[in-house]
Amino acid sequence: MAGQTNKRPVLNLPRQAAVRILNGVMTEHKQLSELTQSDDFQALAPEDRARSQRLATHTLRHVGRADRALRPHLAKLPAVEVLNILRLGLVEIAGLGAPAHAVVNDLVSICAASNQTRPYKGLINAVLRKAVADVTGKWDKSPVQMLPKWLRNPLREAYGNGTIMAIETAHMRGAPVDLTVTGDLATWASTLGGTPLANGSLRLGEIGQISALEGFAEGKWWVQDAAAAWPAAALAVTPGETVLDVCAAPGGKTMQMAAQGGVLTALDISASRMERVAENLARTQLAAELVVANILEWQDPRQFDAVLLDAPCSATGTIRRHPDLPFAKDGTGISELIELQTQMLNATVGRVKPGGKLVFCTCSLIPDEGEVQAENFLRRHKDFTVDTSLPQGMDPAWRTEEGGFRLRPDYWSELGGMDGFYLIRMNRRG
Ligand SMILES: C[S@@+](CC[C@H](N)C(=O)[O-])C[C@H]1O[C@@H](n2cnc3c(N)ncnc32)[C@H](O)[C@@H]1O
Repeated sequence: MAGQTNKRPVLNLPRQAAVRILNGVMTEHKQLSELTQSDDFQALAPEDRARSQRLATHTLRHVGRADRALRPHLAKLPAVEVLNILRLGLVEIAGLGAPAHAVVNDLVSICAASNQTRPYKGLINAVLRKAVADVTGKWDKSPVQMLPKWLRNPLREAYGNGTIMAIETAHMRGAPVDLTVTGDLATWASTLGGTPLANGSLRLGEIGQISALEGFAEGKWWVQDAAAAWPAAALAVTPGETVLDVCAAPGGKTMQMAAQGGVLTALDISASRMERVAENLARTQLAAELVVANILEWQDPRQFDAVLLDAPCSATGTIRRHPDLPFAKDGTGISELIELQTQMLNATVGRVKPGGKLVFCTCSLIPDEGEVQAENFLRRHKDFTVDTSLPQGMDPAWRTEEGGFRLRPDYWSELGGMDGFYLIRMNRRG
């Protein structure tokens, strides 16, 4: 109508998208990596996407704290979509120091924009203001967020209470960016301003856009957590050795072993993920034969000097980077993964030449996907023995009973931690 102004408020797009991500994780049990591929999310400007992802990630790391602060102000728990708006607001204001007035007003508008949450806009306003007043100055002293029972119970049994709390603290802190560099570590440390780590990785401090950093376009380094860089280092490939990388995509370990001079065959079941390996190899100007196949059915008769099996697993070692995982998953499917890992080990064993070497690893914290799997393998395959050498920078205290290494997120805490991983190197008798 002429003269009428549109009074609808302009919503903060990153905040609105962050609320949608939280809803997708908590109600549809989708992972952040999937939700951020949606058309809606991809339509945002790159800086809005980055901001939204940061907000959602930070909220997921602090849901426990937020819920503790909100509970006294809620007579009964509202629908999760409403709760997520409250959680995000509290984390942004109390945890990230955003101005309360602007955030509350905007979240009230976001609440009003959906039919489902519209009736609760008054509640958002009132509860957020009270909860923020309660936690101001006390947020960092609030207890750390606990893992959900499906994961906490088996981990507590494996590691004990104190360790679980240390792991949970590490999860809340998030993860720095680590690089694997192909040239001189000290030179890259001064060029990019990072800290060289004992295993040869480079840890970066504050970074903007990764792809804008010096050396990215030329493929001089790639992003890889320090813990994830140890399995290939443990395989200790020497120039000219033939190497089979089973479960290779997206190719972090393939690149490492190709850079060491190995003659690489990279195998993965997923054609689309294998495209990422090809892109990564092209950028880093490294070479590997790429095979898209199921290792359980691969008919190729070749044997290799060195074989690495980085088997699919619960990925519970990567929660620092993927705080959505404890909410998106519920523990179902882990026994199937354990069975698949056993089958993969059995399918891989014959690929190792007599006198050759094998590394098995998973990015899991659950011993059934690591220590137990390796122990059973060594019992089944008497022609394999544990390699007793210590990979560069590895702490001997991390050696496990059966001869592998248990890496945990609470290790190197003064440096910013590491992902959880299990790895073992074994040698086949000649
Ligand atoms: C943990 S990821 C591998 C990460 C990779 N090694 C790296 O360092 O970048 C596990 C991979 O196993 C692959 N995979 C799952 N089942 C497989 C199978 N039966 N045969 C071959 N690859 C499989 C998945 O497609 C996935 O890419």
